[in-house]
Amino acid sequence: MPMDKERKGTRDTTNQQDKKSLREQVGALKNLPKFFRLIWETSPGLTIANLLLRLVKSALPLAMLYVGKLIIDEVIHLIDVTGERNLTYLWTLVALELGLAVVSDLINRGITLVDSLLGDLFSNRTSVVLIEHAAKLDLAQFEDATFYDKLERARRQTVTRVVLMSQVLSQLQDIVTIGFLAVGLIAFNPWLILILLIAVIPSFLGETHFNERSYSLSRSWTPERRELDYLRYIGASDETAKEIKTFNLSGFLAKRFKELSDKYYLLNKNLTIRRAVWGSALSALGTLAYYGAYIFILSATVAGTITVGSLTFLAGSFSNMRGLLQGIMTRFSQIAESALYLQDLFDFLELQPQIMPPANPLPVPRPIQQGFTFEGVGFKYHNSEKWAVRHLSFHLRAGEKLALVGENGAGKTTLVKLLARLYEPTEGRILLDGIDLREYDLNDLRHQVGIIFQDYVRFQMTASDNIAIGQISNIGDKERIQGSAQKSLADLVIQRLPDKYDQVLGKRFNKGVELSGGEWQKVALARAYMRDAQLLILDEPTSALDARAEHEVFLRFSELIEGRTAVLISHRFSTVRMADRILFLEQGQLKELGSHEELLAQNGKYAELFHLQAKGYL
Ligand SMILES: Nc1ncnc2c1ncn2[C@@H]1O[C@H](COP(=O)(O)OP(=O)(O)OP(=O)(O)O)[C@@H](O)[C@H]1O
Repeated sequence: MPMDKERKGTRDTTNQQDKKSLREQVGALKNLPKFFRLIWETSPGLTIANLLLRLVKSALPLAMLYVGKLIIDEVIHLIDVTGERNLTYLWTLVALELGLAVVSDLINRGITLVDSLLGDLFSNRTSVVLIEHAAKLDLAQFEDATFYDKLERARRQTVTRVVLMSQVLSQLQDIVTIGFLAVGLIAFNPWLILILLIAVIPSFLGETHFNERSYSLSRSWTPERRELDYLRYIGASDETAKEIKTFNLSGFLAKRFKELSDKYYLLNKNLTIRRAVWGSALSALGTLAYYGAYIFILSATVAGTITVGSLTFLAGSFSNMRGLLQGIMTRFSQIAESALYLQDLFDFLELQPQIMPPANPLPVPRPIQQGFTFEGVGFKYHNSEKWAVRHLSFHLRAGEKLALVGENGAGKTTLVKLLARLYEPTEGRILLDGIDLREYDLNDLRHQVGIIFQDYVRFQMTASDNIAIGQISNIGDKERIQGSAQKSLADLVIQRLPDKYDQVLGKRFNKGVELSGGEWQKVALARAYMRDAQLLILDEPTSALDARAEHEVFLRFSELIEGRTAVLISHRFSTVRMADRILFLEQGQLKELGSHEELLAQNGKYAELFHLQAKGYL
């Protein structure tokens, strides 16, 4: 099956990359300072509170063990006392131990609270950073599958990396606790520490190995995971439900999902089982070492070298330290693994757009004097060898209404995307008033060019928001929004909705009302009127409108944008002929250019298609 081959191919290459990057994985720990900077920027106050609480907490186990030792020694001392016993010291110690236990409990709760508050804020903040960064990138980057993989991995980080924060902080806390406990153990016998390390290290190495394997697996499966997410989405979504039902696709989708997810499950299962088996064997070693040390301490107590209180203190310290060390080692490899994933987030954040504003950007002329000139413009999509458009040379005069005509795939949408500088020409250049488009301020240019695409987005928001999207800074300007809706005929549609302009559109949310295709189009068209753009581009904006509505929309459009430049893409010749000039594209090349009458007189391709449509054949 070609698709399977392709999928396998992708995974093999990714696997090789993963093996190559083993050293990178250790190096990934260098991401932690950057990560902590992000946390710090999220909330300095909560970060400090978190660190302080953890610092206090790390001293508590030693203090509690030590007070415990004093209590036992005092009890043994009191047993030996004959005559009247003074219990004040004992009760003071018990009260102290109780106080420490209460404080420890409170601090634990405090840490959990601060962790979860900070975690929520962090996750919100990284989501915002991600949205903002994605907005800076080029359209072409979004059309690239490897970019999507990066984005998908980065997106996962915003939620899951919250755990990393508590892990690293707990790690620091445990290291300090161990430091405290180690002082006690070393004072008794430094060899105990060595036994401890020998017991824990094999388990640590095991963990590291398996973490690296599971990271490689999960990374190499990113494309498949994306496919799984996609299948899950199309299998159960409001947008696809009707086709899934009529074509009876659920079985097909479920089978495809199951096949792919089963493969991943099996690979993952093998790894998980091996990890569990090795993990148990290696931690049994730790238990052995613990009992070895325990016997050593017991013998010293029996021999009278240390008191019974010291016995409990040391045994407690040892057992605590073993738990902590094991925790630290396991967590260390988890942290290293998380830091690897973090690399994906930072990689994504480091992606730079290729379309950059120049060092000294020019403002777009107001008004545009001469218009736009294409000089031998050609464009290839990055993932394609084929020229989508080529050898385009023409002048779009200021104030002119130009219609683009051509068969499907002729390059009309590509041409307007180049005009709006969503893509950079692969060859040739586009001039605005005689100066290369690249010299202009990108934001200003985007501001002065309003495009309504054929695949415009149906935002599941209120009617008012859906229109304001054309000029989001005017979201509060009700008059402007309603004025735009009147111009595009959307007002009539909106007036019939229960909540009028506050009506949520679409079915995704409660109380949302779905519109028909043509009604949606009128709403989207209103976005064009929200802007004071000097160049308006409408890419098949009326394909879903009925004939009368389309005619009216265009008559209005010509009147309402009088004096501004416009480019219209349409397959309906009744609309096209209203333009000042018509540019006929064929397979990415300019074939004919002139007014409707001129092109008819030429009796070329345009004339042929026009007559066909007039006869009702197209
Ligand atoms: N994102 C893309 N990546 C790769 N190739 C693309 C992409 N978008 C379009 N193409 C290719 O570029 C060519 C021109 O496409 P374009 O969308 O500009 O045509 P169009 O004239 O607008 O077509 P239609 O009338 O169907 O909307 C087509 O051959 C298409 O396959």
